[in-house]
Amino acid sequence: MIVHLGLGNFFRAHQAWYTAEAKDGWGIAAFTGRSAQAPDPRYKLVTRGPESDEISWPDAIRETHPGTDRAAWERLLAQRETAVVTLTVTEKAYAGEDVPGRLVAGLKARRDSGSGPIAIVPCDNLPDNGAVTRRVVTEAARRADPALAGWITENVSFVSTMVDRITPASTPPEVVTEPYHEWVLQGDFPAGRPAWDTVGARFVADVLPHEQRKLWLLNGGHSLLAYVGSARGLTTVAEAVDDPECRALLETWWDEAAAALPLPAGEIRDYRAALAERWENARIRHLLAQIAMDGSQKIPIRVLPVLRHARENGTLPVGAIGIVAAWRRHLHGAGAPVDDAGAARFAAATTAREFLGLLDPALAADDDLVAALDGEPVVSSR
Ligand SMILES: NC(=O)c1ccc[n+]([C@@H]2O[C@H](COP(=O)([O-])OP(=O)(O)OC[C@H]3O[C@@H](n4cnc5c(N)ncnc54)[C@H](O)[C@@H]3O)[C@@H](O)[C@H]2O)c1
Ligand SMILES: O=P(O)(O)OC[C@@H](O)[C@@H](O)[C@H](O)[C@H](O)CO
Repeated sequence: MIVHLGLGNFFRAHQAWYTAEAKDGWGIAAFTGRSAQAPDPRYKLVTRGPESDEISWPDAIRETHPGTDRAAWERLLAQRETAVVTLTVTEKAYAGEDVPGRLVAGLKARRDSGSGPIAIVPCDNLPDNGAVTRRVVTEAARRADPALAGWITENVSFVSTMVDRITPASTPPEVVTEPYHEWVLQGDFPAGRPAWDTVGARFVADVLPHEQRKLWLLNGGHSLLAYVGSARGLTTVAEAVDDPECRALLETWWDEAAAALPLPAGEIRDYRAALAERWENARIRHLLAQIAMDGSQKIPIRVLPVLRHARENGTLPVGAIGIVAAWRRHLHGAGAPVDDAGAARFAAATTAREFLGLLDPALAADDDLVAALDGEPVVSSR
């Protein structure tokens, strides 16, 4: 049995789909992140290719629970049959107290029941998400019960993952996703796991280069299209990738990201080509406004590593600076509406140096970078 937290569309199209396709008897008990209503476990998955749709009804979700049902959460984590906990709770949840607190309560129930080791598998777009989860859970446990923190260190495997399948928001019970899917995992499953590898998941010793490839080229590219494209009056990823100004900046950004990636050039070239093709699928209506949300959580992860790499090598990366500048203009009203609980302090920064200082003091001390951000032209409207 798997227990999942954060019953959203991506989970339905990715982890629940892999588990159903593995066809080896594993089922999922899924909890909503915040909603007090447990949705129907059944859903229709529409796999939307550039020409046609394929319909399926993945059946791995056996039961659903409201996230407010803490008794069911603790009961399920305490059961020996529960071997894996997966998470899709958005990036910002790892910086809060609620999700770590719920995991600590569930792990306490497991320790007290004597059901033994377990794997926790975060599936959000964060680099080294297993290590991040280990840190926030262990710190929360230490505050509540130091002995529990020790038990977690001994008994809980935090798996790091790269997850990929573009799944825009849609109306339940229909989930629309793309044909492409990728899952790369690093870590142990001490109580077993589904045979996800039989459906294409890859288990590797080092997930980092896969995460960087996906986070920088795909998610960084997405953020570029979201801020630059929406400021140019565009609504979807397919429209933005087809827009010459967005596309030119995207190719520049991809060159900068490629220079920082520890991967063979051919692999990066193939991934870029596949990515452009995925985004050009106009039958997938992925809204730029959805991607623009929570920039304060996403920009530091998706863009800054490439920016730092370029500065360490003495170059001024026009693509990375262009994304930061477009996000800054977004915070001042350009394009998609701002939906980001962490935005206020960035919006209040009056100078480029102050703005960069909120991202990273070292960047704010870089005079050439400050001047470049100051000199960024306002995005031209079409
Ligand atoms: N949609 C995609 O294409 C995609 C692809 C790869 C990874 N992801 C990852 O999956 C996450 C969810 O994407 P989605 O499309 O399923 O979104 P969604 O809005 O359909 O689902 C998000 C889920 O997270 C829960 N959640 C949100 N904030 C939370 C919080 N503070 N605490 C606990 N739970 C919280 C929600 O209740 C909901 O269950 C993304 O943030 C991203 O990290 C999404
Ligand atoms: O889901 P988010 O909010 O982290 O980011 C928005 C998109 O960049 C993202 O959902 C991608 O579509 C996804 O990561 C593709 O696998």
